[in-house]
Amino acid sequence: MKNPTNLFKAELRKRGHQLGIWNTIGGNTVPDLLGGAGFDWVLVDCEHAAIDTVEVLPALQAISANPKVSAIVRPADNDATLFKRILDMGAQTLLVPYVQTAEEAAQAVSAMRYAPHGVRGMAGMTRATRYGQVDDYYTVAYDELCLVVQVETALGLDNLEAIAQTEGVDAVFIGPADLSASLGLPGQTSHPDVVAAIHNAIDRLKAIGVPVGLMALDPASAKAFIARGVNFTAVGVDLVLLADAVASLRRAFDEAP
Ligand SMILES: O=C(O)C(=O)C[C@H](O)[C@@H](O)CO
Repeated sequence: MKNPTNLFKAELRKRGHQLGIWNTIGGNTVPDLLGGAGFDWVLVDCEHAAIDTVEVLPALQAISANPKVSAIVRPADNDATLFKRILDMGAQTLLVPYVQTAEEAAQAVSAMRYAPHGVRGMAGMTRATRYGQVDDYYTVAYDELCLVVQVETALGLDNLEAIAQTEGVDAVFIGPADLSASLGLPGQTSHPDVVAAIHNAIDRLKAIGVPVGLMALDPASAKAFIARGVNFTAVGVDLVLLADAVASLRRAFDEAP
């Protein structure tokens, strides 16, 4: 069989916009729900969520029940061992946190590629090869892999063009929360200085033709960022949505009957 097409990467190349949602609740039920909710992509977060690498497999299986929805996985770190496990499970797009230099970006690229082009370890009986059925997997695998690096510090912004233009980097994702902390405004993601830094990053990435992604949980801000040219936007986080719904339900019973 043919190696499955990476729809997220194909859409990135067209420079359209893809709407996404963040999965931070482990197991396969929530990824299944999110995959059927009408978003273009669902990100499984192993960096900050209580989701271990081994739990990525059922999450990917659940999301793939909706073939038009792309799964993205954020490993806990820029670590070749984590990459090879997640790629072997069939993830085709990785979002790599906390990339601050072109050298770190090149390290991530290398972990996506088999030797002699990189350091991805080889295994045959994996979901990535559809258990040995994908034709020539080892030679075609990389064509359908997509590497997004996350820039979320002042140093990363200083090195933005060098990171984004590292051969093998497909897109850059700006992390507003860490960026706010790095700029001395922890948690103030809508502070004018943080927004200005994000705008500056978007404009610089557009100027060099590199797709850019962002998390923006307020719909009005998300729409404004999309209008500015962001190519993929995470507009929700499962646990945040659940917490908001729970608080709202509880508040409804504070009111007089
Ligand atoms: O810095 C950021 O912003 C991000 O990396 C996204 C956060 O990690 C996300 O987990 C917030 O829920």
